[in-house]
Amino acid sequence: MTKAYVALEDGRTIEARSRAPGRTRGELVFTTAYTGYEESLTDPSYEEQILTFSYPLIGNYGVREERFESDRVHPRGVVARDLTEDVAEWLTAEGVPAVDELDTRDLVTGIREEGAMRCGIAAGPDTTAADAEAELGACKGMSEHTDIGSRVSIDEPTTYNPDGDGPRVALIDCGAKGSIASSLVERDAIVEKLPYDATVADVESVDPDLLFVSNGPGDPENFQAAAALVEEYVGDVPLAGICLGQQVIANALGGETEKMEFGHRGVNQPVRDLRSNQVVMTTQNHGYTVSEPGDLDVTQINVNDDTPEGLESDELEVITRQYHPEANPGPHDTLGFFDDVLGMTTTRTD
Ligand SMILES: NC(=O)CC[C@H](N)C(=O)O
Repeated sequence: MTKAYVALEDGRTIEARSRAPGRTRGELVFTTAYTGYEESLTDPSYEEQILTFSYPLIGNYGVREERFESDRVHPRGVVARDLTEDVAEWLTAEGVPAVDELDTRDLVTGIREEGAMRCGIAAGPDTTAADAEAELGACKGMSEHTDIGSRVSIDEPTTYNPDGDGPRVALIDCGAKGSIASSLVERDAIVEKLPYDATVADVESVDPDLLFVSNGPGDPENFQAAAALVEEYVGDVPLAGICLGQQVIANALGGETEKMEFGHRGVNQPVRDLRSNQVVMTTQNHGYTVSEPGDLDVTQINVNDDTPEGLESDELEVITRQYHPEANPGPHDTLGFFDDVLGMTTTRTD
């Protein structure tokens, strides 16, 4: 067995088994998702994080590219009780260090008590506990990654479904999961994906019927260009956002965001709609939350901790969700969000 070491901000260094070699560091978080490891590992919102799976066996149905949410693995490291050979090979090929054969229940309990923490990992031949501790020492806090958008966004604008009959959507790519564009295209929208730092001139050039801010990693305060677009277009063009998108839109419209203790990551997070009282199950992955909704109304809340899961304004034509309505991985209860946001636009006639 090749050894690995996991050094934690709480002072512990834990021994584990190396499943993909290398040294790495990041914010240690956990997901309770029991399926969907391919979707989670390719979700750009995990950039700069080390992902622990609380479910003990990860990889039992192989690795298939058609389930990927982007073209690479985004967490900087992976921790599980038992990682299959398929996943170990995939992560090795991707150069993302991974470890297993450690007590993940204890690790997750620690994160629940202490909050998401900095972590360093050293895995593979010739690595030592001191290597993991050196990685931990060099680990930055999440909000210090001020350039995180540049690492997950596209460089050049890309159009999906150019011949569609539906509304034209400017999707600001702050690290968008692939299923967001495909959920819009399935409804025949034309999707103009623009980089995270797109300017008003860039948006003008696609003349959208809807401005959509995607999910993405890190602190929403580090996405000022997207916030500036929201300020510019609010009231003129309908606005939609998912996850980081909700946070950026709230911040731009007089609201505030804050870091949560350990966040919401999983596929069975219950959300209550305050108007219908209906509870739906949702896919989630976030570590920040909207603490003040600004000009928007809170229309949905998390049943576990009452944090805002949906913000809306009929007057300003804004609909946002903190969870992932595109539902990969996870339940399809909330796919109707895409119909609702496209419904805010008038069908293009030109
Ligand atoms: N999935 C996301 O968009 C995550 C949003 C943000 N980075 C957070 O952690 O809260």
